[in-house]
Order: sequence, then C-alpha cells, then structure tokens
Amino acid sequence: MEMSSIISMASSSLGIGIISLVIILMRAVYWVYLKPKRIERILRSQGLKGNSYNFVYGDYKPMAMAIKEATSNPINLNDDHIAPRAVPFDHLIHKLYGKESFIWFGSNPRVNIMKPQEIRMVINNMRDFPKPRNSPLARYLLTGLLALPDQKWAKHRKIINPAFYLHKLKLVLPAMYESCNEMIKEWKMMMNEKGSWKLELDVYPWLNSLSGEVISRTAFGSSFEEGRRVFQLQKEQAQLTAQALHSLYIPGWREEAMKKGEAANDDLLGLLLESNNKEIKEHGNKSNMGMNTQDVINECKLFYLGGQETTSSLLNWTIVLLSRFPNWQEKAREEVNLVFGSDIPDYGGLNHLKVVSMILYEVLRLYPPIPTIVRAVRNEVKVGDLRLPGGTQITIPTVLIHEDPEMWGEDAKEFNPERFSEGISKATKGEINIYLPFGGGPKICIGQHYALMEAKMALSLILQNFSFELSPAYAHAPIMFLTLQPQYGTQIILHKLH
Ligand code: HEM
Repeated sequence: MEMSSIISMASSSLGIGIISLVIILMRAVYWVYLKPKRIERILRSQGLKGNSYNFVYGDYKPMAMAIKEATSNPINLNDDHIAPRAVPFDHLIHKLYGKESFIWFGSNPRVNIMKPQEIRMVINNMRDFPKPRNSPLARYLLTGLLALPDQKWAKHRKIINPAFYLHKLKLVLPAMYESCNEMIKEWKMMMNEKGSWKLELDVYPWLNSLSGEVISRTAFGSSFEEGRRVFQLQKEQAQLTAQALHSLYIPGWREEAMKKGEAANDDLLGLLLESNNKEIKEHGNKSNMGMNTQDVINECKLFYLGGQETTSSLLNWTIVLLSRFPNWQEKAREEVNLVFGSDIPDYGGLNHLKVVSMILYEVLRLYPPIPTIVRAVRNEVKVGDLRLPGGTQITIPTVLIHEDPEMWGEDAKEFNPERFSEGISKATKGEINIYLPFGGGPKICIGQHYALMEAKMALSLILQNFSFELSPAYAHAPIMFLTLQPQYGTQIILHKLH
C-alpha cells in the first residue's frame, strides 16, 4: 500500500474517532447538564421549589449529610413522628420548600407528589409512569416483578397472582403456624433453661428470621430445606448489596464498615454476589417449581426482599408500639383470648380479629416498611396542574403523607388505632390513596394479605403466651436500610403468661 493511502486512511480513522468522541461528549453534556437545567427551568416556572442543580451530584452531598446527622442519635422514645429520621432529606426539603417541591437524585429531578388526586393518577397509570431504571447495584436486589418491563411484568404478575389468592392463603396457614410456634417454643425454652418467667432479648433478628422461614416453608413446601438455603444466600446477598448502596450515600461509611470487617472491597463484593447467584441457581433448579429457572430465581429474590424485610419490619414496630401502649396490648390480648382461647389460631378467627387489624393498620401508617414510592415520567405529561417533562421522576413520600395533619387530622403523628375502627375507607374519608403502606394501582403489593395473615398469626401466638415491655436498653431509632428497621435492635422483656 502506498504511503499516501496509509496516511489518508489513518487520518480518516482519526477523524471518525474525534467525531465519535465529540458526539459522546456532547451527549454527556446534554444528560448531565443541559437536560437537568432545562427541566429545572420548567419546574420552577410552575412554582415548584428545590435546590439549584449541582453538576452530576445533584443533592447527594446534602442528602448524605442529612442522613448522617439524622441517624447519629436515637429519637425520643415517645416520638412517632419518624420522617425526620427515616427520610431525613425528603423531610428537610418538605420543611424548607413545602409540598410543591423537588430534589435532585444525582442528575434526576424528583418531584414530590402529595395531593390525593395526583397520587391516584400516578400509581394507576403504569404506562406513563413506569418504575425508574435502577442503578446496576440496586438491580441485584430489585428483580422479578419490580424490575420487569410492562409486558413481561403483566405476564409474570398473571402467573404469580393466583398463588396469593385469599383461599390459597388458607393452605399456607399451617406452615405459618409452624414457624411462629417454633419461635415461641424457643423463647420458652430459653426461659426454662434460666429457670425464669422473664426473658430479655432483641426481638428484631428473631422476627426477621421468622418471616424468612415462613416464606421458605410456604414457597418451597416439601423442598423447605432448599428454600431455606436460597433465602439464607439471598440474605447475604441483600446485605452486601445494601452495604454497597449505603456506602455510595454516606461518605466514610464503607471505610468504617471495612474496619469492622463488615464489607470487603468492591472486587470481593462482586465475587460474592456472583458466587451467591450461582449457588442460588443450583438450589433453584433442585426445587423444581416448573418455571424457567432464572425467572424463579428473580421472583424468589424479590419475595425474599418483599416478604421478609417488610413483614419483619411490621411485626417489629407493632411489638414496640404495643410495649409503649400497654392498654392496646391488653385490648389485643383480650380479643385473641376471646376468639381463640388457647387453641391454635385458625383462618376464620384470624379474619375476625378487629382490634388486631386496627393496630396493624395504624402501625403501617406511622411506620410504613417502605417509606417512599418512586416512579419515572416517560414522556411529557400533565399531573393535576403540573406539566412534567419526560425524564423527570416522581416521589410519593408515603411516610410524609401518612403523618400529614391536613389528611389525617390533628392527631396525625400519634398512635391511635381507633381511627381504623370502621376500616381504611372511613379512616381516609374515602381518599384511599393517602394510605399507601402496600402501594396502590396495578403494582400494589402482591403479598399484602399474606403479610397481614402472617403478622396476625405471629402476634396472636405471642399475645397468647407472653406479655411484653420495652427494656431500658432499647433506643428508639427507626432507620431506612432497604426497609424501615430498628438501627440498634429492639430489646424487650418478655413475661411468660402460663
Ligand atoms: C408488611 C409487609 C409488606 C409491605 C409493607 C409491602 C409493601 C410493598 C409496596 C409498597 C409495594 C409497591 C412498591 C411500588 O409500587 O413501587 C410492594 C410490591 C411488592 N411486594 Fe410487598 N410488601 C409487604 C409484604 C410482601 C410479601 C409478604 C410479599 C411476597 C411474599 C411481597 C411481594 C411484593 C411483590 C412481588 C411486589 C411487586 C409487585 C409488582 O410490581 O407487581 N410483599 N410491596
């Protein structure tokens, strides 16, 4: 080849390279600067308020600072106004700018939606308001139904729905009883070993493994041991991922965790996630559920997260509140004794527990295990009076909505199960979209009845066998770590009743 043609080929490749680089740079500038700035202008022109866009990082820095500050100390034991601790930055922005506000999640603006009619519009319309794409790390956790595109989601939801029909729950009740009863027996055994009627323990890890155990038994049936192993691996994986996600938010968190030996470096994290996935696949294969193995794995992952962390959160805060409000603990015990005596709780009876249901609804209002719901705006769309450009995201801040006096009255921040005495519809004055512990619309939690049934079973057995109070060692510190959890555990004192 002649020298001149080599030179001309090289210069044209160089030219193409430079043009590609310029295009990539221009696109990057558009996504991380021009687009956010354009959306900011549109939002502000409609009266929405928020911080000015900070290149690439958005509000991450003040968000990390707010979380660090809020979670550095417990709150007052009698404080059920948990938003400042559970969602510190959303709460701060809400306080500074009011309900018509937005935050910057990196370069994504997230508009706060709190009006009932706007919430209804957003959660009922999956086409215009899909779930936003998760970060690669979060995708390890949020799999299955939560992560699928519309059509695949509809297909999977249709396949999975029947497993959660109410009459099917009747069939899983014995397995729920079995797991709950084992926990009660172990507590009693610990008392017997000490020759005492009293036992102090941190109930949170117990409740957490209880709800994992219940899923293992109910989802895997005769392959219970396989299921148990899958969920154990899942838990390790979730914790690793959560730690990694946490370290993105809180500067210095990873270093601190590493010092304590809780988190390894990124490579090790990747390796562990990978090997866990492999092992889960093998066990998933063995449990032979008659579905595509990868699909089963993904749905299992989600059931683990959806089913274990949320239900144990509900049970945990119920125990805390019933310890703090012994009159409600006594009312609930009276009801359980009236309905079951010392018999094993059955399906019909659990469905008739009115006081226990009121208590659980009120706990879910003040301590929603999932404190916010997030959606994306696909293309420009109107939500009430607002015009939201494509690329905007939406936050429905469940916990702020649940404690809003404009919606729930002056006692909104107080524990008062009585408000649910005539059901959810009456308590919300017909605006059921202001009560969102299980989300709403077509993506409403598939496991809500399952979770409530499990919580009623566990609570009934606990109330039949023990009275309980908070230990002086308990520090009130709800924190958002995947779900709403007790930062320092939940130390209570159990008293055996008979
Ligand atoms: C107290 C317990 C529970 C709470 C508070 C809860 C809360 C929620 C919420 C708020 C959503 C909607 C999220 C969104 O729209 O972005 C959801 C979805 C979901 N939950 Fe639950 N959940 C609980 C228990 C369970 C259980 C026991 C299971 C399964 C065993 C489960 C499985 C799911 C699944 C699969 C989805 C995704 C549904 C879909 O996208 O179609 N959840 N949950």
